[in-house]
Amino acid sequence: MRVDVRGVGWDVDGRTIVDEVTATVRPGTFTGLIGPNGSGKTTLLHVVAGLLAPDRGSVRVDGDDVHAMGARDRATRVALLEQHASTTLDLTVRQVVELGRIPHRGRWPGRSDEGAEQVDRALRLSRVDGLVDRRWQTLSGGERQRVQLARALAQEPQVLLLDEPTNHLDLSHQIDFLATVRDLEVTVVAALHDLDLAAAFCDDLVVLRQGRVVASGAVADVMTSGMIREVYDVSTSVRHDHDAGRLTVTWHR
Ligand SMILES: Nc1ncnc2c1ncn2[C@@H]1O[C@H](COP(=O)(O)OP(=O)(O)OP(=O)(O)O)[C@@H](O)[C@H]1O
Repeated sequence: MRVDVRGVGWDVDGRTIVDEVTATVRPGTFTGLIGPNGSGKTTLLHVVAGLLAPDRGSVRVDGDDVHAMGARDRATRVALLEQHASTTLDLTVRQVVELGRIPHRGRWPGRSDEGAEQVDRALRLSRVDGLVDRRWQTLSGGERQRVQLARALAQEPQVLLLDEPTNHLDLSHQIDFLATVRDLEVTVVAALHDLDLAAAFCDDLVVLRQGRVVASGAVADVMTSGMIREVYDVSTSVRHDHDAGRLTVTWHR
C-alpha cells in the first residue's frame, strides 16, 4: 500500500505544528520519520492514522482518502503503535492482542476464536507468545511495547505507523524489533530518534524540522553529516561500514 501525504497542515492555538508536508511512502518499504523533539513527528503520524483531521491537504492510502473512510474501514488498513500505551488495562496479554481483531469482526460477533490464527501469528512475530497469560499491568516497558506491536499486527494492517517504537527496548530488543518490522510485508512508517538505527533499518527517510519536511528520499542520500548538523546542530561522521554492510552514524562532541 502506497501512502501519499499531500500538502498536509495542522494548526493548534493559532500555531502551525505540521506545515505543508508532502511525502510519498512506497509500498512495502520502511520509512523513518526523523527530526528533533517537537518537530511534529507524532502529530503527523496522528494525521496519517486518521486520528487528527488535517486543516489543509490530504492523506491517501492506495488512492483512498484516509479521512473520508469510516473508522472500521480505516482500522483494517492502518494501525498505529502509540508512543505511550495505556497502563490501566486489566487484561491478559492475549486479550490485549485480541483487541487488534475488533475492526475485522462482523457487526454481530461470531465465534470467540475468530481471528485466533492471526492473533497467534502476531504473538509469535512479536516474540511475546511466552507471555500470553500474563496480566498487562505486570509487564515491563519493553514487554508492553512488544505486546502493542502484536496487537497492531493482529489488526493485519496494510500500513503500520510506529511512534518511537524502540523507546523502552534494550539494544538487543531494539535490533530484533526493527529487523522484525523491516521484514513484514506491510508499509511501515516509524518515528525514530536513534539515527544510527534509522540508517541501519530504514529504506527511506523523511526529515522534519519545525513541522516542515527539510529532506526526504533514500537513506544513503538523506542521512548525511551535513543534514544532521543542519537539523540537530550536532557534528557526526556518517560512513558506510563494509564489515557491517550498512551506514553508521557516530557523533562527536
Ligand atoms: N494538542 C496540542 N496542543 C498544543 N500543542 C501541541 C498539541 N499537539 C502537539 N503540540 C505541539 O506541537 C509540537 C510538535 O509536537 P509532536 O509531539 O508532534 O512532536 P514530536 O516531533 O513527536 O516530538 P518528540 O520527539 O518530542 O516526541 C510540540 O511543540 C507540541 O508541544
